[in-house]
Amino acid sequence: MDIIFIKQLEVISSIGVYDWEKSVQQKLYFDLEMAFDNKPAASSDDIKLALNYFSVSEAVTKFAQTHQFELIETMAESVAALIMAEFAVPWVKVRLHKPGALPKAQSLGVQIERGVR
Ligand SMILES: Nc1nc2c(c(=O)[nH]1)N=C([C@H](O)[C@@H](O)CO)CN2
Repeated sequence: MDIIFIKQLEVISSIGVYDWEKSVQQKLYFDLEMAFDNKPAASSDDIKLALNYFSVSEAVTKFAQTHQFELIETMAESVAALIMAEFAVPWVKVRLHKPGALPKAQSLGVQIERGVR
């Protein structure tokens, strides 16, 4: 399988465990890796046969902007499920950064892999 990746997709979302976080918007960054067979798209030069990274980024952005979770684990899991269901992706790696969460750390986050590569 080939890989389509999207790095550092910035999304503003309402996410967090603490009360003060429920009424603010915080920055998240998604790194996404998606298994996909690129050969049909490459041999035909046809976007309809490709995993359209623009459509994926739009779907992830819209989802994260319109859903509120406490844990970044829940957001990562939900985004992985969304990508696999909507884009026929058999395997996905989601690395989710919440850069503002720890003032003394540059960033932190979770990384999950779902599906079969
Ligand atoms: N494993 C996790 N730990 C923590 C999370 C989380 O989502 N997963 N979230 C918080 C708070 O929301 C924090 O980000 C506020 O700065 C704490 N620990």
